[in-house]
Amino acid sequence: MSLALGGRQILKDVGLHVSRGEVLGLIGPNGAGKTSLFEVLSGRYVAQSGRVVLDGSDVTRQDIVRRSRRGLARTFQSPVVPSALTVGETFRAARMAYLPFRSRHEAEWAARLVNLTVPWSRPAGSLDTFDRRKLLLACLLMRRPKVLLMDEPASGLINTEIDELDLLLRTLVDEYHLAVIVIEHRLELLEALADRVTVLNLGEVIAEGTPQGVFADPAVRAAYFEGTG
Ligand SMILES: Nc1ncnc2c1ncn2[C@@H]1O[C@H](COP(=O)(O)OP(=O)(O)OP(=O)(O)O)[C@@H](O)[C@H]1O
Repeated sequence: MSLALGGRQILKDVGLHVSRGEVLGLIGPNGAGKTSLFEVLSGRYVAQSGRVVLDGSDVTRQDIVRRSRRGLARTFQSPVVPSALTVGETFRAARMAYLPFRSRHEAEWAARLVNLTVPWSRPAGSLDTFDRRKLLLACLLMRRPKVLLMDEPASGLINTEIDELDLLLRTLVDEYHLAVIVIEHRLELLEALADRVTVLNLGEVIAEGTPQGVFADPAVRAAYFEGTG
């Protein structure tokens, strides 16, 4: 797919796929186009060319809500929670956000899955970064998505939290057979987590393969360490 914004070419013939039961790491230096690619996949930006296929169906012309209903979920780098609501009220709002409504039981299941242990009476705005991420992720998981797009889920977390996050993502992939794409700009964080890695630089795919193979690639090292691409 290709994407132009404000007269600038942001993505050039970028192609990628992820299968159920697989974590695809999406890496690249600042401004490479990673977040823009998520916007195209989730339906906020419309690409000038190319198609988005979800679980065998062409969703290129479908909006964000229809893609969500078909099983696409997306998290943002900044975990913005509704600060006027408690954790329980946030879950309730997510359960009722669109049809089919979800039960309280499903919200409790999702909270357990992400190991969100805070009292539901706590204001969502009082949670730390990791608990906010868990809350938002649980709100998505209660709808049983097939594909999960995560924009820098490890940013702002300490090492033990990153280990817990990795375990959770592997559980979602290995036991619940989600397809997960994770944006991360620190190469080393994807080594343990990702099955495959795609590297973007200046809007183009410059490498793809196993984490080890990609990290050894001279073009990737040049893009990262010399900033030349
Ligand atoms: N709405 C927009 N209009 C014009 N240009 C945009 C828009 N959104 C993003 N860009 C530009 O597109 C390029 C890619 O940005 P994007 O945020 O997708 O990169 P990224 O790889 O996610 O970077 P980072 O790691 O810094 O988040 C940047 O040069 C950015 O300035």
